[in-house]
Amino acid sequence: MELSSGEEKPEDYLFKIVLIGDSAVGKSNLLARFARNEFNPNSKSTIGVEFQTQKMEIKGKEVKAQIWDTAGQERFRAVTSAYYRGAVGALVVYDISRRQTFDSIGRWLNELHTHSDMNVVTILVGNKSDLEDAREVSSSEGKSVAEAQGLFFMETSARDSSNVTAAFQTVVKEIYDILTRKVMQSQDFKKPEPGNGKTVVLNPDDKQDVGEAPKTSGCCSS
Ligand SMILES: Nc1nc2c(ncn2[C@@H]2O[C@H](COP(=O)(O)OP(=O)(O)OP(=O)(O)O)[C@@H](O)[C@H]2O)c(=O)[nH]1
Repeated sequence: MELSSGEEKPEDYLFKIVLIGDSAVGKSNLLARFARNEFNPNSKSTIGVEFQTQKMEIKGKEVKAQIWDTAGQERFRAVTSAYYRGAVGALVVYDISRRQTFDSIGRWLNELHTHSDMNVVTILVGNKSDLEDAREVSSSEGKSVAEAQGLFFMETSARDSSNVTAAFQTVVKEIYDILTRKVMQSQDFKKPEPGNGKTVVLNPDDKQDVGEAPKTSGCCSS
């Protein structure tokens, strides 16, 4: 694939990112807060799969995050392999006020790594940080599990918006950095020819390596 100024937009990337974690940890509300700046205090369990596409600007380039959400509870979930297919990022969410949701993290990471690339960019998210009085998992516990597993870490609140955008941005920025590093490494610069100085030859497989998702948006059911 040859790219030169004005031909194609190499900055127009779409990254599939999955939300995982036990039921009622706040996955759907994190997505609603991030994509629509909404919060639903009475939200019901997700049935099947939902996804939203959100444009973001990373280092001056337009990047689209396609964020997938499914139920934490087995019986409401979508087909697991399809949910993870092509994912390049993941938010593994627990609820800081319910320790059992923190204890499930290992299981969610196993599932993620069984169904997607080991290199999927992952952030551990301790949600409901507004419930400080009911806290059952300390920040330092969250941080040390994340460090041990090589994950990013952040505590968020979908209710008061704290760190929600930052958590998604951390993942998208890291994916973008990996992608651009890979492209730079595999760049094969043509010998400068008169009038051809700006042309760069890219390996067409590079974008697929990091798992481009289909360029669609909307909602689907299981
Ligand atoms: N206090 C507080 N409540 C939250 C927060 N995020 C979500 N909730 C509440 O937690 C409950 C579950 O939220 P959901 O977003 O539906 O959780 P989920 O992880 O998508 O649940 P499943 O679809 O069953 O997997 C709802 O009552 C939300 O209002 C938060 O940051 N703080």
